[in-house]
Amino acid sequence: MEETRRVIALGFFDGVHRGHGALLCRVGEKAAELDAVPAAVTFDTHPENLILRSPLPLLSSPHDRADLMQRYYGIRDVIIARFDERMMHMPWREFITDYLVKEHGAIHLVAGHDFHFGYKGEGNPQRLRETCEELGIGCDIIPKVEQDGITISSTYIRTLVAQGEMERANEFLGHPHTLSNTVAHGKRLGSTLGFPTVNLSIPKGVLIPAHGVYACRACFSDGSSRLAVTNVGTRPTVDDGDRVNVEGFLLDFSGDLYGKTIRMEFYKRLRGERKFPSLEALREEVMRNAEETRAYFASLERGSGGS
Ligand SMILES: Cc1cc2nc3c(=O)[nH]c(=O)nc-3n(C[C@H](O)[C@H](O)[C@H](O)COP(=O)(O)O)c2cc1C
Ligand SMILES: Nc1ncnc2c1ncn2[C@@H]1O[C@H](COP(=O)(O)OP(=O)(O)OP(=O)(O)O)[C@@H](O)[C@H]1O
Repeated sequence: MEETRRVIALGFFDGVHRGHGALLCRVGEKAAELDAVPAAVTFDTHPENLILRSPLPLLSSPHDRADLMQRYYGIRDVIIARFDERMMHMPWREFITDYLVKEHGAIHLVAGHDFHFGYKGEGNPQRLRETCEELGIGCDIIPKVEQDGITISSTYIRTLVAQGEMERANEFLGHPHTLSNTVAHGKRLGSTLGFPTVNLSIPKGVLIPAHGVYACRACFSDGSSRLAVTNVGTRPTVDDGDRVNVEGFLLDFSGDLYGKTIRMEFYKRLRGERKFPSLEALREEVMRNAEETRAYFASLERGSGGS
């Protein structure tokens, strides 16, 4: 029997959008009230990936999902369950009684209006509520959160990110779309061209945003950050094959970041990726994009009263 008492949100939470946020805020309130640990259970593999056997590119890696839940909603324990054969075949009732209550010390559960769980998804909000009552633990079912008449969902936000509609995606997410990874070595051409870049590969299984150039913020693990202008794509000008890179030119920064972890926050797509007639033409365009990035963030600051 687990000793730690937890209030647990249930779901997959890809992208940690504002609908998920409604659940996670409730977890925070209840945990404070009950003096318990605010927690969430998510899975290492999207259930559809095992059931349909077709890979579904996700907004966030498991690491980014956990990080978003912690930073924006104060979730202390993000339990990343293995979605394996055992989990897939677990009857819905056992998921509550054995997995959540016995193994993870659940004293209160929070789920969304359409949450299905357990073998064949036979568990639903009503069954969850009734079982919690029987077990004497608390339960909240959160009604759906909408924006512009659209139910906020990871599926919808994935289509926005895939089309490069980053500002709209961020409105639905409630925070900037995020990719983080370790900085890898590039061809080292950037430094000679006058725009040194950090190269991040996209974690396996994570959705590639529409190819093109984005106004971004690059965040370091010590909490500091720099504006960045970032290309997502295959770099046709330098003929790099099919491999997709995420490559950011950090503004007002010098220093070595190889091997460090960076969180790239995407704000706005500035243009598509192009094949330039020369490296000089590419350099001039990148410099223009850097200025557009500064102007974009300056306008955001003015919009928020300069804070
Ligand atoms: C802001 C930005 C925009 C870029 N736009 C393009 C582009 O439109 N087409 C392209 O072929 N490469 C583009 N690149 C990639 C450059 O070709 C690449 O950064 C350069 O060759 C240096 O590569 P390295 O980091 O491997 O040294 C862009 C890079 C940055 C940082
Ligand atoms: N817009 C929303 N309003 C309220 N609750 C939500 C909303 N979207 C998801 N939830 C709840 O959050 C939890 C996690 O949901 P899930 O990870 O399936 O997200 P989703 O955005 O609905 O994903 P998908 O687009 O794949 O259906 C579930 O309990 C779900 O019911």
